[in-house]
Amino acid sequence: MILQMKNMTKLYEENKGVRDFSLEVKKGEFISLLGPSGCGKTTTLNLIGGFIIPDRGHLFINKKEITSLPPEKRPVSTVFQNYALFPHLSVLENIAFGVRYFKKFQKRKALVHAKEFVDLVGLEGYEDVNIGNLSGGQQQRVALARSIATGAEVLLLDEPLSNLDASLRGSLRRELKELQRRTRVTMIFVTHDQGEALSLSDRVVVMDHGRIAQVGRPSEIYDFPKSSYVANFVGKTNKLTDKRGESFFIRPEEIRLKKNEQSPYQIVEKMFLGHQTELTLSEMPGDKNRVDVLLFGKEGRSYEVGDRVDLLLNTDAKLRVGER
Ligand SMILES: Nc1ncnc2c1ncn2[C@@H]1O[C@H](COP(=O)(O)OP(=O)(O)OP(=O)(O)O)[C@@H](O)[C@H]1O
Repeated sequence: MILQMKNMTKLYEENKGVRDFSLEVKKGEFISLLGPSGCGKTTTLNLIGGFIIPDRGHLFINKKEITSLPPEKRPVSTVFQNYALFPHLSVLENIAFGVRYFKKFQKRKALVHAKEFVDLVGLEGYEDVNIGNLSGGQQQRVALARSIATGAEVLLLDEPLSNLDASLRGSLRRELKELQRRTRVTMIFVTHDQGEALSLSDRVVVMDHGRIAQVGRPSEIYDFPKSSYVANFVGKTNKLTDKRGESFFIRPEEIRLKKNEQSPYQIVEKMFLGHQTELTLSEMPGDKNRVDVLLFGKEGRSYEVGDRVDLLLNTDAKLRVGER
């Protein structure tokens, strides 16, 4: 275990902040902190980075207590959303700066060391280019290289992909995962994007109003959410009622449809996305309770807004909320 947080608490006015955050992280793990705006993700990251000192609680890295150590004395490095690079320095100089600062290397040694990390993030040939002349994705790679080159044992990433457009986000997500696999650096990644959290993480920490709502492997969180909050935040969930009047949750992809003009359910929205089609159903005209259905491939093409449909539910596809 590399990182241990025990009941870490930092409260602002109106009891906002983070409360009793306890988590143990193994060396080389990729952990995502996931939750809506204001749930306490950045505060948690800042507690680990040392930018905030907790009201109470303890933080250990490699069994050594570092709760009150300043950021520069911690074996931790942060990759900020805005990258925080020096615009007037080159790629190599930016990376070498971190190395000199944290490893106390002489300039020449730092530049040689930095070169390895330019290569690691695939920026060979860009060593002398000024940061201002790089694309957002390339700047992100420099910021990652700079953090990894410091030799930090834990990397903190605060929504590092959020300033990039959708297609670049996808490719950098894959690169980040690959980089983590190669370097085995422990990463704590803040995001409000569930796709990002599920696809990248060894474990996901879902947060709600400053508290941990659930910690688990991505598939555990998705298939066995501890609460309706988690079920709704991670993936879409429908709440339906069975013949006995008992309500249950079901994921949109677990519902199939069959056309039936007598059915009370009507398709009110259709979103064709090529490989999949998202349909929204309403039970009665004007009903606010909507049912989301996700159909794959050609299946979605045969339905149009206005069609009346029966829902075909597989009973064992009901989501088991709070059963583990
Ligand atoms: N310096 C501060 N002073 C007062 N309140 C703060 C401060 N920093 C954070 N908070 C409050 O603490 C709560 C948690 O904030 P935090 O920034 O950690 O959330 P977050 O999950 O990272 O949100 P976002 O995704 O919007 O960045 C919020 O209600 C926020 O308003």
